[in-house]
Amino acid sequence: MTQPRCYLSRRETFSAAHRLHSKELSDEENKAIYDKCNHINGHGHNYVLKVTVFGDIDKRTGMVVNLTDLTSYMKIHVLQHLDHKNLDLDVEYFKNQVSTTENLAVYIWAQLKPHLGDLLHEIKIGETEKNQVVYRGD
Ligand SMILES: Nc1nc2c(c(=O)[nH]1)N=C([C@H](O)[C@H](O)COP(=O)(O)OP(=O)(O)OP(=O)(O)O)CN2
Ligand SMILES: [Zn+2]
Repeated sequence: MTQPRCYLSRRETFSAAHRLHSKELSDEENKAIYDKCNHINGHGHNYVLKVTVFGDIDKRTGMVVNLTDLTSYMKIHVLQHLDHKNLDLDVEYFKNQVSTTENLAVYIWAQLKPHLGDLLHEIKIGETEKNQVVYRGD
Protein backbone atom coordinates (compact mmCIF):
# COMPACT_ATOMS: atom_id res chain seq x y z
CA MET A 1 0.00 0.00 0.00
CA THR A 2 1.32 3.47 -0.85
CA GLN A 3 2.10 5.74 2.06
CA PRO A 4 -0.41 8.63 2.49
CA ARG A 5 0.99 12.08 1.76
CA CYS A 6 0.13 15.37 3.46
CA TYR A 7 0.62 19.12 3.24
CA LEU A 8 1.97 20.61 6.47
CA SER A 9 2.31 24.37 7.09
CA ARG A 10 3.90 26.62 9.66
CA ARG A 11 3.01 30.31 10.01
CA GLU A 12 5.41 32.87 11.46
CA THR A 13 5.51 36.67 11.37
CA PHE A 14 8.31 39.20 11.05
CA SER A 15 8.61 42.97 10.81
CA ALA A 16 10.93 44.68 8.36
CA ALA A 17 11.54 47.99 6.63
CA HIS A 18 12.21 48.47 2.93
CA ARG A 19 12.03 50.79 -0.04
CA LEU A 20 11.10 49.73 -3.57
CA HIS A 21 13.92 51.16 -5.67
CA SER A 22 15.83 49.65 -8.59
CA LYS A 23 19.44 50.65 -9.25
CA GLU A 24 18.79 49.84 -12.92
CA LEU A 25 16.17 52.57 -13.23
CA SER A 26 16.42 56.37 -13.10
CA ASP A 27 14.99 58.25 -10.12
CA GLU A 28 12.10 59.36 -12.33
CA GLU A 29 11.38 55.79 -13.46
CA ASN A 30 11.57 54.52 -9.88
CA LYS A 31 9.12 57.18 -8.76
CA ALA A 32 6.76 56.46 -11.65
CA ILE A 33 6.79 52.68 -11.08
CA TYR A 34 6.92 52.36 -7.29
CA ASP A 35 5.24 55.67 -6.34
CA LYS A 36 4.75 55.92 -2.52
CA CYS A 37 6.76 52.72 -2.00
CA ASN A 38 9.78 54.56 -3.46
CA HIS A 39 9.73 57.19 -0.69
CA ILE A 40 13.37 57.89 0.17
CA ASN A 41 13.08 57.04 3.87
CA GLY A 42 11.33 53.73 3.29
CA HIS A 43 8.41 52.17 5.14
CA GLY A 44 7.68 48.96 7.04
CA HIS A 45 5.46 45.90 7.08
CA ASN A 46 4.38 43.20 9.49
CA TYR A 47 4.92 40.29 7.13
CA VAL A 48 3.10 36.97 7.54
CA LEU A 49 5.10 33.99 6.29
CA LYS A 50 3.58 30.55 5.70
CA VAL A 51 5.87 27.70 4.69
CA THR A 52 4.27 24.50 3.41
CA VAL A 53 5.93 21.11 2.99
CA PHE A 54 4.45 18.13 1.19
CA GLY A 55 5.48 14.52 1.54
CA ASP A 56 4.90 11.02 2.89
CA ILE A 57 3.62 10.65 6.43
CA ASP A 58 6.49 8.74 8.01
CA LYS A 59 5.11 5.38 9.27
CA ARG A 60 7.25 5.44 12.39
CA THR A 61 6.74 9.09 13.49
CA GLY A 62 3.36 9.92 11.93
CA MET A 63 4.87 13.17 10.61
CA VAL A 64 5.82 14.63 7.23
CA VAL A 65 8.36 16.85 9.00
CA ASN A 66 8.72 17.44 12.70
CA LEU A 67 7.24 20.92 13.27
CA THR A 68 10.03 21.60 15.76
CA ASP A 69 12.54 21.17 12.92
CA LEU A 70 10.49 23.21 10.42
CA THR A 71 10.13 26.05 12.93
CA SER A 72 13.87 25.97 13.69
CA TYR A 73 14.76 26.18 10.00
CA MET A 74 12.43 29.15 9.58
CA LYS A 75 13.85 30.90 12.65
CA ILE A 76 17.53 30.25 11.91
CA HIS A 77 17.58 30.62 8.13
CA VAL A 78 14.85 33.22 7.57
CA LEU A 79 13.52 35.12 10.57
CA GLN A 80 16.89 35.86 12.17
CA HIS A 81 17.98 37.47 8.91
CA LEU A 82 14.81 39.48 8.28
CA ASP A 83 13.02 40.32 11.53
CA HIS A 84 13.49 43.94 12.64
CA LYS A 85 15.87 44.53 9.74
CA ASN A 86 15.99 46.91 6.83
CA LEU A 87 15.78 44.44 3.92
CA ASP A 88 17.66 46.70 1.51
CA LEU A 89 20.52 47.55 3.86
CA ASP A 90 20.85 44.49 6.10
CA VAL A 91 20.27 41.59 3.71
CA GLU A 92 23.02 41.02 1.13
CA TYR A 93 20.56 39.48 -1.38
CA PHE A 94 18.61 42.75 -1.64
CA LYS A 95 21.65 44.90 -2.41
CA ASN A 96 21.01 44.01 -6.06
CA GLN A 97 17.37 42.88 -5.99
CA VAL A 98 14.36 45.09 -5.42
CA SER A 99 12.74 44.05 -2.13
CA THR A 100 9.34 43.22 -3.58
CA THR A 101 7.33 40.46 -1.95
CA GLU A 102 7.91 38.32 -5.06
CA ASN A 103 11.70 38.60 -4.64
CA LEU A 104 11.36 38.06 -0.90
CA ALA A 105 9.53 34.77 -1.55
CA VAL A 106 12.30 33.62 -3.91
CA TYR A 107 14.93 34.55 -1.29
CA ILE A 108 13.10 32.61 1.45
CA TRP A 109 12.72 29.58 -0.83
CA ALA A 110 16.48 29.59 -1.48
CA GLN A 111 17.20 29.87 2.25
CA LEU A 112 15.01 26.86 3.12
CA LYS A 113 15.57 24.59 0.12
CA PRO A 114 18.92 23.17 1.35
CA HIS A 115 17.24 22.11 4.61
CA LEU A 116 13.92 20.81 3.34
CA GLY A 117 14.87 19.52 -0.13
CA ASP A 118 12.02 18.06 -2.17
CA LEU A 119 9.65 18.38 0.80
CA LEU A 120 9.50 22.16 0.34
CA HIS A 121 6.24 22.90 -1.47
CA GLU A 122 5.26 26.55 -1.08
CA ILE A 123 6.25 29.91 0.36
CA LYS A 124 3.34 32.25 1.01
CA ILE A 125 3.93 35.82 2.19
CA GLY A 126 1.37 38.41 3.19
CA GLU A 127 2.97 41.84 2.92
CA THR A 128 -0.18 43.68 3.94
CA GLU A 129 -3.67 42.40 4.64
CA LYS A 130 -4.41 43.03 0.96
CA ASN A 131 -1.24 41.74 -0.76
CA GLN A 132 -0.12 38.11 -0.90
CA VAL A 133 2.53 36.24 -2.89
CA VAL A 134 2.79 32.47 -3.42
CA TYR A 135 6.02 30.89 -4.73
CA ARG A 136 6.54 27.20 -5.51
CA GLY A 137 10.08 27.25 -6.83
CA ASP A 138 9.21 27.79 -10.50
N1 LIG B 1 4.07 43.44 -7.46
C1 LIG B 1 4.30 44.14 -6.32
N2 LIG B 1 3.81 45.37 -6.19
C2 LIG B 1 4.01 46.04 -5.04
C3 LIG B 1 4.72 45.46 -3.99
C4 LIG B 1 5.24 44.15 -4.15
O1 LIG B 1 5.91 43.58 -3.27
N3 LIG B 1 5.01 43.53 -5.32
N4 LIG B 1 4.90 46.13 -2.83
C5 LIG B 1 4.43 47.35 -2.65
C6 LIG B 1 4.75 48.07 -1.38
O2 LIG B 1 5.84 47.52 -0.69
C7 LIG B 1 3.67 48.51 -0.49
O3 LIG B 1 4.12 48.84 0.78
C8 LIG B 1 2.36 47.92 -0.53
O4 LIG B 1 1.55 49.01 -0.79
P1 LIG B 1 0.01 49.01 -0.95
O5 LIG B 1 -0.44 47.83 -1.74
O6 LIG B 1 -0.35 50.32 -1.49
O7 LIG B 1 -0.45 48.86 0.56
P2 LIG B 1 -1.81 48.33 1.10
O8 LIG B 1 -1.94 46.85 0.83
O9 LIG B 1 -1.87 48.71 2.56
O10 LIG B 1 -2.90 49.05 0.25
P3 LIG B 1 -3.42 50.57 0.29
O11 LIG B 1 -3.61 50.89 -1.16
O12 LIG B 1 -2.37 51.41 0.94
O13 LIG B 1 -4.69 50.54 1.06
C9 LIG B 1 3.68 48.03 -3.72
N5 LIG B 1 3.53 47.28 -4.90
ZN1 LIG C 1 6.34 47.92 1.14
